[in-house]
Amino acid sequence: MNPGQYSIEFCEFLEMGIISPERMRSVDANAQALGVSAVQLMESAGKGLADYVRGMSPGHVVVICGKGNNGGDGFVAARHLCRDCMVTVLCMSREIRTQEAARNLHVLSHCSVSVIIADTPDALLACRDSISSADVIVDAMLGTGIRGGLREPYVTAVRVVRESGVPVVAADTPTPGLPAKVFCSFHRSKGGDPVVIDIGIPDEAECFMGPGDLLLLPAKAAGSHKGAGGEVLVIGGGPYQGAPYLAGMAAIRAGADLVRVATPNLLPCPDLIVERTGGSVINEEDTDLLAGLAEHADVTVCGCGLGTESHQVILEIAEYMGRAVFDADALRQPLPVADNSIYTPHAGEFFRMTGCRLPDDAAGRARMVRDHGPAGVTLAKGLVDVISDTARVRFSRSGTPHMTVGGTGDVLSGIVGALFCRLPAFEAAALGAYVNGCAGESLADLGDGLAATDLLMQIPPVLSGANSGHNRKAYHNKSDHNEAF
Ligand SMILES: NC(=O)C1=CN([C@@H]2O[C@H](COP(=O)(O)OP(=O)(O)OC[C@H]3O[C@@H](n4cnc5c(N)ncnc54)[C@H](O)[C@@H]3O)[C@@H](O)[C@H]2O)[C@@H](O)CC1
Ligand SMILES: [K+]
Repeated sequence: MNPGQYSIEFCEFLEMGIISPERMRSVDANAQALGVSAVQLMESAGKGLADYVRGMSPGHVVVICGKGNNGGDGFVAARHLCRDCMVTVLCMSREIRTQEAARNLHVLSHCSVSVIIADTPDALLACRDSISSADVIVDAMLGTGIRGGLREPYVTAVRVVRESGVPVVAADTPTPGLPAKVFCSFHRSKGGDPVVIDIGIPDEAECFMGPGDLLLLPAKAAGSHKGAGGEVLVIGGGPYQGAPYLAGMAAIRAGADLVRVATPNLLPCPDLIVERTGGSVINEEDTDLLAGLAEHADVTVCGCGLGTESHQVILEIAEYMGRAVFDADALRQPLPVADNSIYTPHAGEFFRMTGCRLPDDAAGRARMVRDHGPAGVTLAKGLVDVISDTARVRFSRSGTPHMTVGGTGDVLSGIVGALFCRLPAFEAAALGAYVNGCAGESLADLGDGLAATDLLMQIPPVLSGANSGHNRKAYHNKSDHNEAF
């Protein structure tokens, strides 16, 4: 493998343009999981900021630092700038929230930087002269961690800076109310027309799913009513009786509150609500029952264990589905379409769905899935899973070769179904692929003896972040089970 080639291939899958604070947090965390520490990121951010400010040839710079990592960037910038000009740091809290920022504040006590604690409105008002005497003010008060309306002492700081008329350079994002002359956005634009500073986040932290992507999953709030995790309907079974059980239980383990399984089979499982259909396969007589259930569910997972005889029924009831995950036997022409569809084919099913053969290399597969996949979201399963909504592409390389055992695809569709209750389609599919793979990796000791049912109990710890890829060998070493990349 040619490492240069590898990264060039990624460029086309990077999402350019504005990045949301939530996505930025995920990407930061993925970079850290890949081994780029928070201190390294902060150093690059602060150094880039200082380089920009130095270009303005100031005699005196005032850096106003908040108590989070945005303030940390400001402390780093102050250290780099104090070689060239006079630097005053106004520190807006006695309690610095992160170790990285605290460490960078501590270093300043050894540097020729004057650090003033200005953690109250009065203390800030007392700094008015110092602020007005600056040639440049660096706003390192608040970045992507801002929540709600501005509180004191930030409100006073904004007023004092505005009154000074001194040009402001914002670190990452401007504090609301401050007319920043320039935004120095780290990694990507967060809005406006910024100077973008590269802080060394690897492309892989964005293109590949990682533990940071778990941060996107909204928590089921404490005391939330039954149903906050969503209601999933699984339609499947007939020829393959275990498949809907696996999908249903995976949905439960991935956080769904209620899972109904509509199946012709007897499923003696107290965790699932089983709606037994008549006959030995799902057939035309079940249409009304299934349409009613699909209309009522938050997400329908459809296709596992269905066999080839039920497709017409699936096509008819798809129009009653809001959000749906189509898997296995539902993946055939004509393709069922719900309001909001996720398709989870392996290479053979993708061919059956689209008539297109997926190439072996992941980049080629990604192009194929993006450009020739159906409307909606496709999760193409393979050594490296490819997820696309026909515009964006994400890769997931979690998993082990032992997961080729039967039933792991049913578990995946159940996980995706549960996540789809709480996330948009693209994010649910990508996170589902990642979580399923991590569950398998946590069972590496089982080797060739892995069974799909073993995955079920591994889903909760993966979702809670306890077992989601930090220091996992496969995450760091893509060639482990993916020579094709
Ligand atoms: N996480 C990372 O890996 C990196 C983060 N970086 C910087 O870190 C920033 C994000 O850091 P944080 O997540 O620590 O958050 P921030 O530093 O943006 O601010 C969070 C702090 O501000 C306070 N706060 C939030 N909303 C407020 C409001 N409305 N009024 C008054 N106070 C409020 C909170 O108490 C919290 O402690 C980014 O914008 C970027 O500048 C960079 O250092 C690069 C790496
Ligand atoms: K800022």
